Amino acid sequence: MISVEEARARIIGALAATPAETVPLPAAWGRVLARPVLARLTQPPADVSAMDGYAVRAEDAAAGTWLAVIGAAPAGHPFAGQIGPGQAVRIFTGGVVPPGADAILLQEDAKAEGARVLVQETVRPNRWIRRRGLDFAEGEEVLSTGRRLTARDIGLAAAGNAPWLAVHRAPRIGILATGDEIALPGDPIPAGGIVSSNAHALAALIRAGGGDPLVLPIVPDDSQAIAEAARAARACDLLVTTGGASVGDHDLVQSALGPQGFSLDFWKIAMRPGKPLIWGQLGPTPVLGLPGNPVSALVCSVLFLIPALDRLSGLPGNPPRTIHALAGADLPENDRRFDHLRARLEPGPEGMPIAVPFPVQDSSMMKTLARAEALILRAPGAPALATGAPVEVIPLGDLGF
Ligand SMILES: Nc1nc2c(c(=O)[nH]1)N[C@H]1C(S)=C(S)[C@@H](COP(=O)(O)OP(=O)(O)OC[C@H]3O[C@@H](n4cnc5c(N)ncnc54)[C@H](O)[C@@H]3O)O[C@H]1N2
Ligand code: MOO
Repeated sequence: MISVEEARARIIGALAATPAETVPLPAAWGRVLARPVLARLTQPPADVSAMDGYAVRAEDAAAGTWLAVIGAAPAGHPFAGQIGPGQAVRIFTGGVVPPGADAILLQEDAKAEGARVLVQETVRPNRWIRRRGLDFAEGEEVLSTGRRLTARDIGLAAAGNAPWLAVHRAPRIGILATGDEIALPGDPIPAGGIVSSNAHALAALIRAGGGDPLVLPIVPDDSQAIAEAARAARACDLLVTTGGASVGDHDLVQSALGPQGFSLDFWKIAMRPGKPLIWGQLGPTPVLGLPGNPVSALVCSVLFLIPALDRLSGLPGNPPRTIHALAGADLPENDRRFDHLRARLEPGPEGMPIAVPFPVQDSSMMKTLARAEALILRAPGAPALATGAPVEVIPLGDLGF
């Protein structure tokens, strides 16, 4: 058995980012930039007003002074002339400040009368002017390679006049659920069987992680069938299997893929749940063999599949974020497997959450997994802890699935 850290390092080390493709802005959300975005213009393109009012010379605009209004400068329609002593130009938010003006008199601080305006509040120089290039300058790198694009980033790229972006292709992840006993939701269920929850949970998780899931038909515990299905998944960037990873007579993933050229990197991690995880390569396609127990499959996905997806998407593939919490129950000494206890989070003292583990941690229990808000981390050999002791937890809420 290898450690969780080593397993993750070996998985991440074997993966590379997908190639770049060029997509229109709306399609770029959530994708990782493959090339930097350089602003194609300066923003704002000129000194502009931040308010509706009058462009003035501050030295003329003391309270009680009348100024002559010689024109208007709405946004998109710059005033053609120049402001001289005692003059003002009507201006609106986003309008270009005419040459000669060095401040904006707020509309609320002025009284208009025909072609004149009375200054009612003394104006300070530079007030309410957004200088040219305040936001960014032409040629400036506004977004860097390796960034997962947010809605705000898309807005910034658009403001920089970039209609398309070069992003890494969404990783295509094949999902292959194996087992004689499993059926798709809604299909007839064999005697003693179970509905395949794994494939759908994994597809949702992959979607949330920026991947493109391809759910393959369920295959029975039959070497031939597993091998054929896996061959069909060779166009994927990663093939994820569930079930058949353990030591039973019907756990056939490794033996079925062997004749297809599967080379095993490692099998079995010192962790709970999820010990019998398989990692290897089927020709050009990396294969992550998740255990069949639904909780094991999902916990292994948090620890290994999400970082793998990140790596394929063009990110470093970091481990999941952890936060500090207080144990909400006494925890026994741990054995040599890194334990991940499903827990609820409750508000605790000074903003520190309390992580309350569910009393039963069986790896078949979907309901407690769905209700869990965190995984309490218990390192190999961790000593017993009393209620209230500090613990590290992985918050599940921010993983988006
Ligand atoms: N003698 C041993 N037995 C087991 C060991 C062991 O070390 N020695 N490991 C146990 C652990 S830990 C796990 S985890 C499981 C993993 O087993 P497999 O990956 O071989 O999974 P299966 O045996 O095919 O199935 C296990 C369990 O999960 C259900 N299952 C399978 N696929 C799905 C699916 N798509 N959706 C929902 N549920 C699924 C399946 O019906 C079984 O109940 O092995 C232990 N055994
Ligand atoms: O590790 Mo298995 O994943 O305990 O159920």
